[in-house]
Amino acid sequence: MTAVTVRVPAKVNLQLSVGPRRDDGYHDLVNVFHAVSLFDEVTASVPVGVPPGAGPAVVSGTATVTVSVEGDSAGQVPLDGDNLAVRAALALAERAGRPVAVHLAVRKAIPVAGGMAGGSADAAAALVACDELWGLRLDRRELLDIGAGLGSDVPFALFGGTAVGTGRGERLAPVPVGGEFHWVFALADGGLSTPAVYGECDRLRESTGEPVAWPRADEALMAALAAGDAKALGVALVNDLQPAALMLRPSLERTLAAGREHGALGALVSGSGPTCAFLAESPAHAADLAAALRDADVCRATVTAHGPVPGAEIVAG
Ligand SMILES: C[C@@](CO)(OP(=O)(O)O)[C@H](O)COP(=O)(O)OP(=O)(O)OC[C@H]1O[C@@H](n2ccc(N)nc2=O)[C@H](O)[C@@H]1O
Ligand SMILES: Nc1ncnc2c1ncn2[C@@H]1O[C@H](COP(=O)(O)OP(=O)(O)O)[C@@H](O)[C@H]1O
Repeated sequence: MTAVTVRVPAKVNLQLSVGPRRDDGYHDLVNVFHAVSLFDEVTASVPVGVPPGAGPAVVSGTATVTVSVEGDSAGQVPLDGDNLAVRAALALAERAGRPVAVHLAVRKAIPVAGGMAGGSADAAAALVACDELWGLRLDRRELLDIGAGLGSDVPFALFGGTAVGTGRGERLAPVPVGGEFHWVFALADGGLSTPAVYGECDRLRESTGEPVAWPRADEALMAALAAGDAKALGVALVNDLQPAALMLRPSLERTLAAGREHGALGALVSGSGPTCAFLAESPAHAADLAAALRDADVCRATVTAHGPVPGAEIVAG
């Protein structure tokens, strides 16, 4: 085999409850992840010459990795050792026990720095693709462990579906879901830095002086998911990072308000933002809502999607 292609979904956080800041700088979370049908694709291949569009070769030990990126906001994605897909391939190469060389071709549809975990998705896809290309056949548990070392959101991109993440968000348990949900995502110009949004959340909390509660899974949200009840889910959606994201990007207030005015069942910032997520009643309602958001001129672009969908999976090779 000379090439393997993996498709990997974006996520939206249905509940993002943020506990106190830990000594290591992270926050303990209850993070209810939901994988949606907005996908990046990563093809891992044995390089022949210099692949078109590739960044500089990143060499570590006996592994050599290059990456190229095309698609939505590709210019904002690093092409060196900072690329999360490259870091994933290098981490996996340590398990190969022989010299390996790989080119990663990333096709992005997930907005960059958008709060939809696109970088984490590409890392997960690179793990699955290189595992297959190099014939390692690590079990899922090992891939999840390597993923957790790369970033808090990487294990979920492997896991997919709907799941609750505790700890940093990396310890996952599946959540039962009784139906399909329809979403509109309003994409923003530019991104927001995840550490900056957590930092702003800490600052806002310190300014109130109130103790920060230990995060707990929301029972109404879990019941809504189990029943496949979109109306109840819309009411239960919650994101503790939203006030911080709105402080850093006040224009998102208008985006959220426009979605609510046009009948969204629920509206919230996706993770650390700035993408805004709107829950719709049906695919037709999602299409109408997306058109209304574009007419209101409150976002760069809209995408409709459904969830839950599976995590990173091989589509060719
Ligand atoms: C906020 C969330 C919600 O799912 O994702 P995004 O919306 O950015 O995609 C995640 O918590 C982001 O996860 P991820 O982007 O993987 O973060 P990491 O690389 O592990 O950490 C980046 C930085 O975010 C902060 N961080 C992350 C996770 C966590 N539980 N507490 C934190 O305080 C820390 O400042 C850390 O240095
Ligand atoms: N493969 C990748 N795709 C997107 N961003 C990447 C990737 N690798 C590294 N990054 C860096 O990670 C940052 C966060 O990107 P991303 O994961 O898309 O956002 P978020 O953390 O908001 O979900 C980007 O600003 C970019 O510099």
